[in-house]
Amino acid sequence: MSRKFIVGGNWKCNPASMKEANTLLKEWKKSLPSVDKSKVDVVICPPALWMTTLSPAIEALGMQTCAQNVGKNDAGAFTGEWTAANLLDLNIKWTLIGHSERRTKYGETDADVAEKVAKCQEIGVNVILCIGETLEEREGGKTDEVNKRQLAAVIPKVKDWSKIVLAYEPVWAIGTGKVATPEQAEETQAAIRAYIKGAVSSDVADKLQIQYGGSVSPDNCAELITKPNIDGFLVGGASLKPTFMEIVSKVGPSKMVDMWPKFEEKMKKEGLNDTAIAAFKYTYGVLVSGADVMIPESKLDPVEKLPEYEKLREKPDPRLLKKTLILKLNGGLGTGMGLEKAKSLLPVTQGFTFLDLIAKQVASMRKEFKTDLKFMLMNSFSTSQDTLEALSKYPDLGTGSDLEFVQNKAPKVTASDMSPAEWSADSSHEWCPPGHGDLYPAMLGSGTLEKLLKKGYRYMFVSNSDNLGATMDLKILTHFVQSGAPFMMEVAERTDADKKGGHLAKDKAGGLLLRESAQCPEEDEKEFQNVGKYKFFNTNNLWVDLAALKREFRRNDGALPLPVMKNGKTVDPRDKASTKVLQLETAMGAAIQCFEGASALVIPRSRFAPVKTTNDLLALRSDAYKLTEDFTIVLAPERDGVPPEVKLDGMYKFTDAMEKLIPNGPPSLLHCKKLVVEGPVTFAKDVIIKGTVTVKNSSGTSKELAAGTYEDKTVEL
Ligand SMILES: O=C(CO)COP(=O)(O)O
Repeated sequence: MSRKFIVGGNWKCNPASMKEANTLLKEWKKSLPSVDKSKVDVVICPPALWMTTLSPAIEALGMQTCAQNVGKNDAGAFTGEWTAANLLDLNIKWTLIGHSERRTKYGETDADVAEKVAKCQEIGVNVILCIGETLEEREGGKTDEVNKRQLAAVIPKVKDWSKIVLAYEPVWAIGTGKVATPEQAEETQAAIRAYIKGAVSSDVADKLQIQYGGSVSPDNCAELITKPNIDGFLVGGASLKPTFMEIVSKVGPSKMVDMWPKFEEKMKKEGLNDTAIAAFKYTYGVLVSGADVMIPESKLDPVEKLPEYEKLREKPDPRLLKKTLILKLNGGLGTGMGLEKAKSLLPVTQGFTFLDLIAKQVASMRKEFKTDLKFMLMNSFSTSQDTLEALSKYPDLGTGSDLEFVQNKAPKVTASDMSPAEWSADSSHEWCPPGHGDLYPAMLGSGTLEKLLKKGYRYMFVSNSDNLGATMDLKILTHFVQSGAPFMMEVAERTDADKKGGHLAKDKAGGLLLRESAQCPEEDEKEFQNVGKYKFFNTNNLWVDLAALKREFRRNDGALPLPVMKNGKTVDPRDKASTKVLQLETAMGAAIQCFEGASALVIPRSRFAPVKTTNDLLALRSDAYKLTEDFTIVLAPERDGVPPEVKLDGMYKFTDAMEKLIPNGPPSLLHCKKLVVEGPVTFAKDVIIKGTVTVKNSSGTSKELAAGTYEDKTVEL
């Protein structure tokens, strides 16, 4: 249900003069000439004496005037009061009722509040009803009880719920600068909505706008507004500043209201399930809220120490294997390496493709552990068919929905207006993969999670299909299970070569999280790349407790709140003149921040041998790596855990071009630190590279690097 946002500015007994109030309104006009009323309602509550004088200027901004209070009486001998009818008579259509300052400083009771609401209902004045608990009540665990009590007094008086807005304002957050966290506000407001659902009706609960109030500012509002049960704000101190308009504009362009129904319809028409829709709704909501996706240095602490693989002391427990699933992510196409099919169909070494090696690894693990280890793949629409065909020669691996589930697809978003992208020339271009963070909703939505849990599977080891170092390791599995962690990430130590990639860190509460380069503000880039400070990176080898995953889904209304990355592209990737779109993605490793008590383990580099480019592929095919008996690819012992760095000329980006570079097989890289190739070159048989070597040919026609040993030099051909 999409509700229109509503922002209130409660000036209280401020500013000191009407002149200042007028100046403030003029400042606002400079930054936002007019609020778009179709997207957001903005109500301003000046001191009562000024309401009528200021009203025209307020309305000229596309806002409405709201009283801060109203009497419970009709006209008569009530010195100092005014009636709901007086408000309407002056064309003031709104009033606050029950603000905590009225309750605590002027002794207003729940019964007074209820009577005032009744009067407004009778006359037809819109009410922003304020509720909320004190610090003492929160600390005593009474938050929900207090809110329910305050609401219960009013509910019988309400006949027309379309004239009621709630403002949840925790008293301890008002004017203190101590804002409720988005999670705290969301949890309480979800409980308020649930209560209304039970006490009134689902329909009323669905439509009721609930504002959050208490130290809202331009800095914290974007994150708060991403929460599904926060429909706007009641702002005090920050509404007395010119920057109040930043709050209005961060909330204002309610694309959720305008556009979401179109996305929902499109996804339903495409046959996507509710979980996929909920996941995309979350990511789209983050996009249009303008929430700050940056993680500045000030919000982080480095992770100093972590358990290390070599020091694990738990006694490996083979019984756990029966409850464990090995899952390989296999949704990627090899387009980046010039392949039009699943990347895992690329021959890696000795004629084996990734998939061959994976199948053989599983067979060898089953033999080693004498158990029928459960294995599955997450495919995408583009890889499913090819993969299943290629794996049909390994029938023991499983078939159909026992072997795979398929990743969802997400609509591309038109960059200019946030609408669903359209491309009638080829509608398949209107969709994109939602990133491997889709693992979780795809597992849930396909029914796989439930099926696995029912069959008694509890633990999952996930890795990318292009990482041939990621095999089932009983020592790690036992450590993970005995630690009781709901989620564990295998991390490796960052070297200089990894400094541009993301890193593990801790938030100020001590929870683990990942920071990717796109999430690092420019001024913190130096610290981001400081591998001595941020020592670990995510290998995407993850361990997940499936029962905890199910719990997390339930706690978050069916969509894990993962950080959202947006990639700017064109709708037809090959046509750079086609419509500009945004593709929204989440990453599976980022889920570490969703699980309380998640942990990480430092693993040796041997468990991390991904092939992302032809540079990696050339290194992997060389003698710097060995294919073990159990079909794992490991670095040769001479390498001391450090892979060689290969940097080929851009002309070797695709595998077929790379084959032409090494017609006689790869050079020996056993003792190579770094190999750079510039220009068209072929390697003769028996070339040995040691240390750092650059091979250059600027002639334009291919030249051969003759057999021999090359050590720490630049060779000009
Ligand atoms: O009381 C409030 C709005 O009604 C909140 O005040 P602050 O935003 O100053 O905390």
